[in-house]
Amino acid sequence: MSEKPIKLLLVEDEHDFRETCARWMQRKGHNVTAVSSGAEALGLCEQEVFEVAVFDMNMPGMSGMELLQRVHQAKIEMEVIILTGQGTIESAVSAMKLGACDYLTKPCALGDLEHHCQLARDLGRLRKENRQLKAVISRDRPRVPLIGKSPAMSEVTRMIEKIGPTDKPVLLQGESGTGKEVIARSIQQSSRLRDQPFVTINCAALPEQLVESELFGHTKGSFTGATADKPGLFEIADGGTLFIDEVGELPLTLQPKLLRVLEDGSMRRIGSHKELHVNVRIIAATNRDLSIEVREGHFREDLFYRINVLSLHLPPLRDRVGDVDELIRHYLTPPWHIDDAAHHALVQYQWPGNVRQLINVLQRAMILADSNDITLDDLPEEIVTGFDGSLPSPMRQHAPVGPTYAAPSSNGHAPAAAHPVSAEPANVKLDDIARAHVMDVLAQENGNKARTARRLGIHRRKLYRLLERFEANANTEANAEAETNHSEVEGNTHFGQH
Ligand SMILES: Nc1ncnc2c1ncn2[C@@H]1O[C@H](COP(=O)(O)OP(=O)(O)OP(=O)(O)O)[C@@H](O)[C@H]1O
Repeated sequence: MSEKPIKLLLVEDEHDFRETCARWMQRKGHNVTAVSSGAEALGLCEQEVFEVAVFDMNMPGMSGMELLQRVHQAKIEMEVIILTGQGTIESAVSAMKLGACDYLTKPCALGDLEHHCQLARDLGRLRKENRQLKAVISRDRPRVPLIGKSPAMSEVTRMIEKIGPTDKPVLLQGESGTGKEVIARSIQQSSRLRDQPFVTINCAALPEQLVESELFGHTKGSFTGATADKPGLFEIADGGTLFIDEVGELPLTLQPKLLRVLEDGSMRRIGSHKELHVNVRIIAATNRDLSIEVREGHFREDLFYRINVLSLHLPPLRDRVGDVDELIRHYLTPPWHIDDAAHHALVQYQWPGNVRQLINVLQRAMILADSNDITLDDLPEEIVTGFDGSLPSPMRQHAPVGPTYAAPSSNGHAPAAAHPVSAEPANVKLDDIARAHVMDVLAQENGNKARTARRLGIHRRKLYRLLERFEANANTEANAEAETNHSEVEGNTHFGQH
């Protein structure tokens, strides 16, 4: 059990008992506030956060049970222990139904009271952790391995190892699609907060008021549509990491609030006077030059210095020698092949949309390819147009010979040899994404194949071929699954007979 002091609220009308309990718990090192009525307790709960509260059941005015109800209605988060001189099973059951976590009868030994308060505090922490995990799981994306061994990316990896363990705020700068979120997750993974929540928000994707309520939370009725109290992402990320994407888009009016949390961890929900304290590591990202934003008055200078304690600049993909090749190998796994000409066109391209654009181009090519071989025909025009047709010399020597020879493509580019890609397993099956995308557009077009083909930018014949391929693959998978089930059933029967 943890030995940390408990932030405790004691509500007891009997003066002597209240004072004895409070003194005893304080001597044990706990942080105790003792009051004599439910009304006082409710007022305090509006201002302060308590981990555990002990309510006497029988008090003049508001009883302990009524106070429990009011606390519950106001959605005040704390663990409540009910204390009574006339303990009956019925009252214990009603107290638990109203949300009390424990029930003690008077007289009770002070040591017991402390023990029960500690259990309640631990339970509260577990509940909070559970809420945080749920929030994180629902927002979490599958972890993406960091691909790229170019000198530029090796330097980034070296910096992640240095920056990760410090717990200091980090500012990630780089063009869109360079992998700022992937890097933020890698930093979190290399920090001591790796098992704590990783929560993300994209400031550019939300209107101003929503950004504020997402980040700081709100109380019921604080604005139209605020139908219940809601914790903000800072509370959800408490003890962990908050990734603020597109921080340059954070409205000027909200910037002082962010600065305050960064300075001393204090914040308030919208519509609340209650001061909360959080301990959150901030990783912010931007594709703007924030120093220019500061000069132009769009971003506060003091906030810029606060979030820019450690900064990391992510190089664009065109400056990462060898990374395009490695990304292709990672995302295109057998049975997929890419021929040398298409491969080289991808390597030569400048990638204004960086890694995100490359992944999209590969996904598109897999939809368009007639077979499992990707050729120049399957690449977008801007990539093919810019390609000078030259192959690196080893490829030029080998392209026209042997069983991998492919006829010159219809657009007159260099002959292409099938270029087997690495057998390294990828986490993402691009063919599944392609199938899902085509089926999605088909459903949106109510099964109309002509319109679907037009929206996909492919010929109708091509769409028919794709659908046939998906169906054939699905049948193969279904057969394989049926076989597995069949043998499992057989296995079970066999097992049952013994
Ligand atoms: N080094 C990398 N290895 C593997 N995948 C990567 C890498 N960098 C980026 N990606 C992938 O590229 C896509 C874009 O990455 P991410 O969202 O992290 O970029 P970003 O810089 O945050 O973009 P934006 O500024 O538009 O928010 C994602 O699908 C991500 O998984």
